[in-house]
Amino acid sequence: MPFVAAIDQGTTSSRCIVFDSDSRIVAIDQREHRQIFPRPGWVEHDASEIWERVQQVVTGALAKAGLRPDELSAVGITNQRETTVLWDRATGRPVHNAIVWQDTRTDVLCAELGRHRFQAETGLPLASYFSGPKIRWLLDHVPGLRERAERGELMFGTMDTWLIWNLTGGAAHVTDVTNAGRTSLMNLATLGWDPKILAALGVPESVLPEIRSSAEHYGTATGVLEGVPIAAALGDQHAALLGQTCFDPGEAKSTYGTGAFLLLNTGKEIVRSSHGLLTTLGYQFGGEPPVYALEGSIANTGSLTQWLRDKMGLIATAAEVETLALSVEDSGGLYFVPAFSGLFAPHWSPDARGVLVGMTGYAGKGHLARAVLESTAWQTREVVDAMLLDVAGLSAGMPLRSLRVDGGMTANNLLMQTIADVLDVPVERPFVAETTCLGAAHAAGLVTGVWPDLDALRAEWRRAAEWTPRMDAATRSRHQRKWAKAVERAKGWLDADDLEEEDS
Ligand SMILES: Nc1ncnc2c1ncn2[C@@H]1O[C@H](COP(=O)(O)OP(=O)(O)O)[C@@H](O)[C@H]1O
Ligand SMILES: O=P(O)(O)OC[C@H](O)CO
Repeated sequence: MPFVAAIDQGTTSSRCIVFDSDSRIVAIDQREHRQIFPRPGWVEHDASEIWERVQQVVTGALAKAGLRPDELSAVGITNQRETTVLWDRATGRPVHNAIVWQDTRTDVLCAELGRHRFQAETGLPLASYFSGPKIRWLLDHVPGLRERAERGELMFGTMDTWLIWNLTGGAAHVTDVTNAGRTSLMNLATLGWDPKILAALGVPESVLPEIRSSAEHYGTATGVLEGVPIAAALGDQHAALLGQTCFDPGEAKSTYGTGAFLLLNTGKEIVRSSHGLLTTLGYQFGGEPPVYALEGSIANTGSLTQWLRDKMGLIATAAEVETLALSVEDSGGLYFVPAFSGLFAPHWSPDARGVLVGMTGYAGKGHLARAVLESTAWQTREVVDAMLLDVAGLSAGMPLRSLRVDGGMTANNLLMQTIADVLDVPVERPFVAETTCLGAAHAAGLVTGVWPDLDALRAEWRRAAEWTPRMDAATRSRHQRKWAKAVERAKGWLDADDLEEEDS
């Protein structure tokens, strides 16, 4: 029986899953890496540590599966997107910590360049979230880097590129369209680096990888995966779209990990959002035309559970957030807007910061836990509302008769019920909740012939759990009004001098 491995290099951890040809999980191994917070608003990772963890989880998963690398048909890579690594071409060593997607240090730069300047080309507002401004920051602020880049000594990559380069022993410097589309440097229509944007941002083309499709042969692995074809690369949200088998226009999924990301397949059409969503690549298989998507990105969801655990000390494990929230009946009038990295979709307010409102002496830690979980549901609602407005009248049609969900937070029943209540549609979780890895494995397995076509994959999607709405309309609109008021209180918190301090 052929096996396929997927490596998911996420924001908080890396995992490797081995699937069999019936898409069943044979083995899984996972390891966390450090979150480095050098200043308020800054978030970094050590790319060498991540490469170590990836090798460990690959070795771990193969050992648990009792398989040798030569028994794998292929490996697919999926990854946290936008996080930016620069490394030395000769030594292969990173020249700085990776700047993580949540990091806000480039806000001032983006405002100076103009937030909507390249939106027509890239489908994205210019925001600190994306890789291009992060590259520019590194070249401007780390002594000697710009000169080294101009001399062709440096390489840039998001995590897909960094891993493929390391897995191939430095043979392949490539990325795929879904990852390249998140740099703010790629033109959505041509699928190539846009020279005008490179010039405006001051990014030399010599540092950039070659842009390829999401499913093709990029190279053969050495080391821990000796001899295995690397046959897929996708940003994690795009892989989850595949793993949830959202192959048709109008199909949507939402993934709840560190952040939450709702993607709607819009088919071959590039749909421009007028309501604060991103236009992004869904995926591209080999030489076929690309499939596009609309995305609602929410910066902080699961990260809040970690914050309650690691910074506030209110819980000892992630699962305990649900127990704590269930110790009370409701949030006691509390609303928590987690604008830790400003607010992403649909607001794109870099000057917002987190607020907790509605405090009285009655409020306790159970109420806080509940308000924190509810913030994920309300942020989802905002994104869904924006999406409905964007697609009204389009062939993609009405996106939401139900919402397919996945990611670490879907273990939380209270949260899933709250999302169903707040959206007023059923929420469905598939049998294989590891849809990100599944999507990457499927894309790789399509290339090497483990699965014949998309219909074979679609037939394998099975619902494991469903939550149906239970909240009455009046209660929902009362909470929605309060949530909207709370969001307004989070916006505009930072002043110009605060932003400049973060940038320097
Ligand atoms: N039961 C739970 N309730 C709420 N949050 C959870 C729960 N279990 C895990 N999480 C959160 O989900 C995230 C992990 O999900 P995962 O999909 O692995 O994320 P990522 O791919 O972003 O690293 C962490 O931020 C963790 O705090
Ligand atoms: O690692 P995740 O699952 O939090 O996903 C991160 C996103 O890709 C950021 O855009």
